[in-house]
Amino acid sequence: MDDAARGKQAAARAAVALIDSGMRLGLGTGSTMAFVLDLIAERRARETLDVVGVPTSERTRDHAARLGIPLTDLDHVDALDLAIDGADEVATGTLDLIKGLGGALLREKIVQQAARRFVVVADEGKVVTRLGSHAPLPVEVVPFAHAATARAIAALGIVPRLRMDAAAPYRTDNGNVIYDCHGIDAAGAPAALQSRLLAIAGVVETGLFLGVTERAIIGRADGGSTEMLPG
Ligand SMILES: O=C(CO)[C@H](O)[C@H](O)COP(=O)(O)O
Repeated sequence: MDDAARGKQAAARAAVALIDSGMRLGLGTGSTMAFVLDLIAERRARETLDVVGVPTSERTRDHAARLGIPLTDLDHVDALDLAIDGADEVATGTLDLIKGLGGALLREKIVQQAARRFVVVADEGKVVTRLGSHAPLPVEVVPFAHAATARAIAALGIVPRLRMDAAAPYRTDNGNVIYDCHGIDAAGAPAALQSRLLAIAGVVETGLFLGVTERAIIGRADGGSTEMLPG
């Protein structure tokens, strides 16, 4: 296991300790969340941990189902007690996020919005002082006329690149495409960029998660973790 993976596992361990029996959980997507799922299953094998999860992707649904974690969806529960998810960038101070390099940003945001508490798990390499420093911003776009939508995105002064899967455009679980947008660190305040992107008709959602993180658990390669609170 490399340093980043050890950090992810450490963050996952601390997050899973926040789970109480009876909780309805949002289950994010990605390699850090894979550790969370494994550790939930480990706890369920050792103790009574009566939880039900809403997965944010088909990938997470498959993994959780293989582990025997009970699952439901937001048509069957009205609110979630706690959602746990990874991130591609975590901004110090605000704990604003870029998410979606794993392609699940739309369902992740729907699940986050249904949750009373939203906790982020990440390794140290994800912490930045300015969003967009390392990662592009994924923007989910409807397939119809997506090149025209990309031109409207580019007019905001950022550089959208269509995400590919071999020779074809990558498709999300919702059948949409993703434009990974570069240069957002120079495009002004994230909240203003979010509003301008969402005002474009073909844009479904962006990977900006602003002002929603209760805490970020940052795992270190030495197996420990640090909790960051907003402010
Ligand atoms: O937003 C995501 C998926 O859409 C993931 O949470 C994000 O990409 C982090 O993934 P990982 O834990 O593999 O670094």
